Amino acid sequence: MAILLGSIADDYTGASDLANTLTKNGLRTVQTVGIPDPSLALPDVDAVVISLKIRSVPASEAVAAATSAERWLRQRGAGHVLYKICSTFDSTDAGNIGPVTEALSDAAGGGVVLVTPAFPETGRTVYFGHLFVGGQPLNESPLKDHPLNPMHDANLVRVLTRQSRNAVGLVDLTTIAAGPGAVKMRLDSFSFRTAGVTAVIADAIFERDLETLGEVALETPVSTGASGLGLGLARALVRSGRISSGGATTADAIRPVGGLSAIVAGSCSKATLHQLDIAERSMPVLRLDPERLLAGPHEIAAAITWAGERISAGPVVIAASAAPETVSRLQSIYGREASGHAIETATSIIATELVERGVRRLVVAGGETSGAAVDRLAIPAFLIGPEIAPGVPVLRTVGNAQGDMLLALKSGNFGGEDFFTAALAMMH
Ligand SMILES: Nc1ncnc2c1ncn2[C@@H]1O[C@H](COP(=O)(O)OP(=O)(O)O)[C@@H](O)[C@H]1O
Ligand SMILES: O=C(O)[C@@H](O)C(=O)COP(=O)(O)O
Repeated sequence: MAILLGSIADDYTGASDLANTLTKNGLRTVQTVGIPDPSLALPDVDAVVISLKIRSVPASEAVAAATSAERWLRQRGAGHVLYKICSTFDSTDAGNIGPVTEALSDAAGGGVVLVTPAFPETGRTVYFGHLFVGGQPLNESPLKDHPLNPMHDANLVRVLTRQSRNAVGLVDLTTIAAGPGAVKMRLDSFSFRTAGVTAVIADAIFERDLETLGEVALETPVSTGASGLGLGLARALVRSGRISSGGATTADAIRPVGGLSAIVAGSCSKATLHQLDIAERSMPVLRLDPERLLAGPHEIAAAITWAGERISAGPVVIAASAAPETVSRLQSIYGREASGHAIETATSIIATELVERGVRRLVVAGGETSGAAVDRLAIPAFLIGPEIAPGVPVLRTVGNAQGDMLLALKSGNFGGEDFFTAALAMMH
């Protein structure tokens, strides 16, 4: 299998978001969980998205995982590798967007790397290096309260400089509006040897900006960005005539799997909290007590019993999610990472127990939450089905020990208020 576009995603929801965008824009795409085992039979595809769970791990660990994934992709023919990061640039000053970008550039022989989290379809735009979420600067958006990666600075040149060894450049919108030639000239002016720049933040407001960036990026070995840059790269590949298939199809991925259905949520994002309130009107929702979850296994056992009493009658929702004040209180007692990790472990055990009791259609809300659940379920890869909401497709497992399952891995901030019912309505 020779692939045209390789991607390394820093979390699993982000990977399915990107795989959805690549599929919608004409690339046959598979999402793998980690570097696939050689025994796993993958379909013939144009693009592979390797999901890693490295968004919130120490940068050196992220670099090691991402560079191994890059080698795997290059060995299978990938001429370009996109490091898929969050459209809200989720990371801390010790985060890995800078280190991984620089390491991937080094692995490809050096050179500048375009970086943009813009994803206009979900309201993420970048203007003179400043990231906006809807109409709000990043630091005023709900991302200021993220449990693991609270974002307090909308100026991405500054954010990325704090994480990087080399200097960080900017290609602003006026240059991008002048077309690919102007962007290339600007990148040449940042040539590493003269200016000491590796990563270059690129503005983008409309999809046409991302088409320009995709065309330029495709001629380089590495880029870093969210689904918007994926869109630009996919469209550039299709325009180049290098996609020989008749395009991507999602029909195969949604053949019915039967079984029971459930929703597990660990995202504390504003959108998820509202979606849970709406779900309460139509299905049983269990709100876990985070302190009891941290105290021992009883809360998990109680949740499984609760679900067992209801699930044969229809889908159930189990959520650890809580509002920012509650999250802060828990973190002040147990620490940010320890409480996040313990709750992810708990929700992943609950997801696995539900699958053992017959759940075959599973929605998971939250990036880290999804990563922990998919890892515990040991699912090796996914085919990409139709889109439920921008950035969230239906996924069908490939090579799964429990048989075929349908999943939806929802990024915290994605989806309309009826996301959970909309997702289950597409999964049979
Ligand atoms: N009640 C809670 N208190 C503190 N942390 C929580 C709570 N519920 C969930 N978490 C943690 O918050 C983090 C949410 O991150 P994630 O799953 O990536 O969601 P999102 O997609 O919204 O970013 C996870 O580490 C999760 O375990
Ligand atoms: O780019 C995005 O916004 C998403 O694909 C994504 O990565 C979101 O992360 P989580 O909210 O942590 O799932």
